[in-house]
Order: sequence, then structure tokens, then C-alpha cells
Amino acid sequence: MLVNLGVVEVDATEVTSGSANSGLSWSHIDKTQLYTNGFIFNENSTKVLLGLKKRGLGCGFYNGFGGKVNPGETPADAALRELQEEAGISSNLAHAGTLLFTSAADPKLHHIEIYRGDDWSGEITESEEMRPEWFRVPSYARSGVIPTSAIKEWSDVPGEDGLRTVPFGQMWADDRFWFHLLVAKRPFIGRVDFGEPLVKGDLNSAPLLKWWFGEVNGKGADG
Ligand SMILES: Nc1nc2c([nH]c(=O)n2[C@H]2C[C@H](O)[C@@H](COP(=O)(O)OP(=O)(O)OP(=O)(O)O)O2)c(=O)[nH]1
Repeated sequence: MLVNLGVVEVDATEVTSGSANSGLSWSHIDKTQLYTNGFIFNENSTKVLLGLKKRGLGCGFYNGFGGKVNPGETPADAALRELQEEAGISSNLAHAGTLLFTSAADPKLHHIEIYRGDDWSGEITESEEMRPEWFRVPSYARSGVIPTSAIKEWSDVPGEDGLRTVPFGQMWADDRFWFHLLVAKRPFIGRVDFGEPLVKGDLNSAPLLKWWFGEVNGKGADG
């Protein structure tokens, strides 16, 4: 299926799409800023390392480790640098997906190349930007889009393994649409447009206006 995401056309298998207002078109894009985001898993993807963002965009959310791609860097270089800066570790990262998003508060396109690693070296260390924590990947995060019931029923109490399950209610609102593809190593692409923040100046309070995520069989960001 060929789908127009406003800035690119992709040939993908539809996984999920939606709109707060049917018929809504993608918002107009003038500028693009490239970012990375890297998620580290244990050997069989039963655990994922997330960081609590302590400042800036997405402050208060749990996320993979990442940030802006500097001039002259490839996304893969930037992903490794950010992982080192924010969590103190290195990994054999592989490209996992591409996420395009806009927000009414900041209309430039955020183009995020998402990576995953199945190993790491070095000591996982809290940084000024991120507080790392291992989370258990629940079975529902392997089978499809994260159900809203699971988000509502999420418990802050660690299980017998000492871990809490992935806190989708404290992550970017679109992550629940593609996280299962990241876990399953199925390459994906998607776009999401966020609306005006409900709390002025607080990007984290912006509602989802329109989204589309699909599985692709294409190549990663660096070829
Ligand atoms: N999982 C997920 N991550 C997102 C979304 N939107 C979004 O910007 N991110 C990521 C991309 C980046 O990794 C991070 C924002 O980057 P940042 O706040 O660290 O960027 P920054 O300008 O501080 O850059 P830097 O100083 O770290 O280079 O949030 C989203 O919808 N889902």
C-alpha cells in the first residue's frame, strides 16, 4: 500500500492510523530537524532500558536515549554519541524505524531515526539529561498496539523480578502505536501531528491530531 505522509510516500503494510477529526490533512512543513532515539534491550527482548528525561523536549517522559544530529554526523554516529552522553554506554545499534512528527507549538518536522541495540558495554550511568532504568517488556507489547486498558491499569509497583513494566502512560503518546514493531525488529515508519498543548508552553500536554504507522521492508537510515 502506497501512503502519503506529507513529506514522503511510503510503501508499507498498514498497522495503525487515526485522526481526531476525520478528513484532517497533515500539517504543512517548512523546516526539518533530524534527531535520533536509541533503545537497548536484553538478549531476548524481555527488558528494555529507558531513561527518565530530566529537561528539555519530553521532560518527565520515559524514552530511549537520543537528541539532535549534529552537522557532519550520520544519524548512526549521533545515536551512538547520544547513548554514551546520556547513559554512559555503547552498543551495536541497528536501525529500527523512522518517526516523523510535528506539533502545533513547533511546526518544524521532527524527523527521528530510531535505533535498537541488543547488547551494551560500559556502566549504565545517570546523566544530567536522563535517569536510566530497566523495565519489563509486557506480553501485550509483543502482540500489537498497546491497549489503552493496559495503560490505565499500569502499576508502579515492581514485579518479582524487581522491574516495573514499560510505563506507556509516561511516554510520548505515539509510542504505543509502534513499540511492538521495535520489540519484534520489524522496520517501521510513521507520522504523527500533535495539536496545541492543553497547558500553554507544555509540549507534553499536546493532544494527538492525526497519526499513521506502517511496517516497511526498506533499508535503514544509513543505507
Ligand atoms: N519515543 C519518542 N521520542 C520522541 C518523540 N518525539 C521526540 O522528539 N522524541 C525524541 C527525539 C529525541 O531523542 C528526543 C528529543 O531530543 P532532545 O530533547 O534530547 O534534543 P535536544 O534538543 O536536547 O538535543 P541534544 O541537546 O540532546 O542534542 O525526544 C516521540 O514522539 N516519541
